[in-house]
Amino acid sequence: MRKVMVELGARSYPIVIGSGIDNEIISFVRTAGYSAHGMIVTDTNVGPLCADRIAALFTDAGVHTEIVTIPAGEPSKSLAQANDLFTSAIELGLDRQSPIIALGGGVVGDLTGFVAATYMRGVPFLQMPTSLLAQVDSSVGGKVAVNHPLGKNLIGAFYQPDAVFMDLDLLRTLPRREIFSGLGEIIKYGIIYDADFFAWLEEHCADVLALEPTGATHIIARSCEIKANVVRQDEREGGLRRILNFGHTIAHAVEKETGYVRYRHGEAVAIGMAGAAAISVQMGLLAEDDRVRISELIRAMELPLTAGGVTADAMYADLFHDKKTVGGRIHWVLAEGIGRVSIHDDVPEAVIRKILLGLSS
Ligand SMILES: O=C(O)C(=O)C[C@@H](O)[C@H](O)[C@H](O)COP(=O)(O)O
Ligand SMILES: [Zn+2]
Repeated sequence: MRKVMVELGARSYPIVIGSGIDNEIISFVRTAGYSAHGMIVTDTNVGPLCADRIAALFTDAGVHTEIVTIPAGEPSKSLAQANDLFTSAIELGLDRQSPIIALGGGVVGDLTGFVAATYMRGVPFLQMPTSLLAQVDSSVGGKVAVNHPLGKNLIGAFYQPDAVFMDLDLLRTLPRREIFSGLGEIIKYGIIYDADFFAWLEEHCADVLALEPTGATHIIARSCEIKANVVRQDEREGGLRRILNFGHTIAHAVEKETGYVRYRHGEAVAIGMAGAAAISVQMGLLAEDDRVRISELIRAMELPLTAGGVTADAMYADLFHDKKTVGGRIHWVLAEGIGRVSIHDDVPEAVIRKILLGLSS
C-alpha cells in the first residue's frame, strides 16, 4: 500500500493506493465524525461490480449509505443529473455531516464532487476512483464540475475531498478502454514535470499495458505525487496549476465537437498533447526529436493522435471558451522539452489553424 498526502493545511488529505485497503477505509470513516447516514453515487458500469461491498464497509464503520446509480458516460455530467442527486440527498435526509461518496470514474467523481460542494453549501466528500484516469487525475486536487452545452467543465468549484481511496483490485474488473484512457494523463505528467518518469514509461510500456501490479502502483503513485505537489503550491489555478492543463485546450474542443461520447477524456488529452507539442515546435520551443518521442509514446500506449469527426474551424471557435482564455487571448501550455512546460498567449492564429487541420481527420 502507498499513501500520498495532499498538503493543504487544515484541509490536507490522504490518497491511499493499494489492493485490499478495506481496513484503511473503515478506520478513516469511523474516526471522521460523520453523521450516521450518507450517499454513495456510482454508475451503471461500476455499481453492479462493487457498490454493495463498499456500502457494507461504511456500515461496518457506523455510517448507513444509500446507493444512487446514474447512467454511465459523459452526458451524465450535467446540471440536470446534479439536480436529480440533490433531490436524492434531500429525500434521504442527508445533513451537513453526511458524507457523499463518489464511486466510479471521472464523470462520477466530478459530478458527485459538484453536488457535495453545493448541497447545503458543502458536505463531506470522499473519492473512491475506479478508473485509471480518475485515480491519477480527476479524484485528486478538488476540481469538481459539470459540463455546459457550450463547453466542458464550465460550471464547477474547487472542493477538496476528505480522502481518496484507490482500490487497485477494482481496476482489473473494468473494460479495457475505461481503464487505459487514463494513460493520456499519465504521459502528461512526464511531459510537464518529470523527464525520468517519461523515460520510465517509454521503457516499461508493455508492463503498463499488461497492468502489472508493481508498475501500476508506481505510475499511479508517481502521478498522484506530481499532482499533489502542484496543487499544494497553487490550489486554485492562479499560476503553476495551469501546467496540469497541458493538452486540454484542444482536448476539450475535441470532446465538445464529438458530443462527449466518441473519445474518452484521456484519449482526447492524447490528441490535444500531440497538437500542443506540434505548436511548441512551430513556436521554436520544442525540438522535433522530442515531439516525435511524445507522439511515439502516445502511439505505443494505444492512444489516438488525430481526431475523427471534427473540423478545424469548429475546434478553433471552441478554443475561446477555454478557461485559460482571458480577454480573448488563448493561454497555451507549451512544451520546452520533456519535463518542462511554459505558458504562452502569443501563438499566431495561422499556426493554431495549421495544427488543428493536421489533427482533424
Ligand atoms: O487538476 C487540474 O488542474 C487539471 O487541469 C487536470 C485536468 O487533467 C482535468 O481534466 C481538469 O478537470 C481540467 O480542468 P479544466 O479547468 O480545464 O476544466
Ligand atoms: Zn484531464
